[in-house]
Amino acid sequence: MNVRTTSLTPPAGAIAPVRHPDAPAPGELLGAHYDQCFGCGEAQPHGLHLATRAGEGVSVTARFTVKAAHQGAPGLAHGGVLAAALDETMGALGWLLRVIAVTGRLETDFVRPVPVDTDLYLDAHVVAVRGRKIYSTATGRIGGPDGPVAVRADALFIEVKVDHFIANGRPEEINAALSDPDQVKVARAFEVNP
Ligand SMILES: CCCCC/C=C\C/C=C\C/C=C\C/C=C\CCCC(=O)SCCNC(=O)CCNC(=O)[C@H](O)C(C)(C)COP(=O)(O)OP(=O)(O)OC[C@H]1O[C@@H](n2cnc3c(N)ncnc32)[C@H](O)[C@@H]1OP(=O)(O)O
Repeated sequence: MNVRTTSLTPPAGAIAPVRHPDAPAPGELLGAHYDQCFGCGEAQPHGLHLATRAGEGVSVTARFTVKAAHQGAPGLAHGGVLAAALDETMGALGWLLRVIAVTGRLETDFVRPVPVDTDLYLDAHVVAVRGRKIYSTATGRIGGPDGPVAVRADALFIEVKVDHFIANGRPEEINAALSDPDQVKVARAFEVNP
């Protein structure tokens, strides 16, 4: 029987997140964690090309423009694409904790339809941390950073080491990443003890 809790409410004993002293300064543009990433990779032709900035505390903001290639219904963004944008935004919080983490669970509320050509203004912050578990939340607004909420999500990220990718990724891409000094530098920026 699976006794794992699926709650995204931080459990007793969870603590407030701590911004790493070497975290990028508030307002600083965070680069891609991997140039082929569907969410943030500059070299990914099919990607969302999310541009994310460090915020105060353990928070980030991001901007994503919905393109025709992101449609689900005519003229409207696909829900899975919006969930990916929220997921990616929360994934970027690892830059501020200097922790590599992957999504374990993601819950999304779709509040308003999002038309093609819309700029989605995203923000995310870590709510609490317990051991390797990072509880985060994100919001996507339309019309401006203070516009109405169109989507929001809560997620549980689980801290992993670089070995997680080396053990599970397709060798072709892993070998290319390991021999790319820029990629190795990015992995180090995420880990306190690489
Ligand atoms: C040279 C190569 C370098 C490459 C790397 C370079 C840079 C990397 C930098 C950043 C990149 C990082 C991520 C990408 C960032 C953004 C993209 C957006 C994020 C994503 O899109 S990322 C993709 C989707 N994501 C996955 O691909 C995960 C698949 N999955 C697994 O790989 C395992 O499943 C894992 C690792 C999650 C856990 O496995 P595990 O064996 O390590 O740990 P375990 O199972 O023991 O869980 C420990 C505690 O978490 C609880 N827990 C776990 N899962 C839960 C769930 N679903 N719901 C509720 N609780 C859960 C347990 O209940 C336990 O809780 P407790 O400690 O209280 O018992």
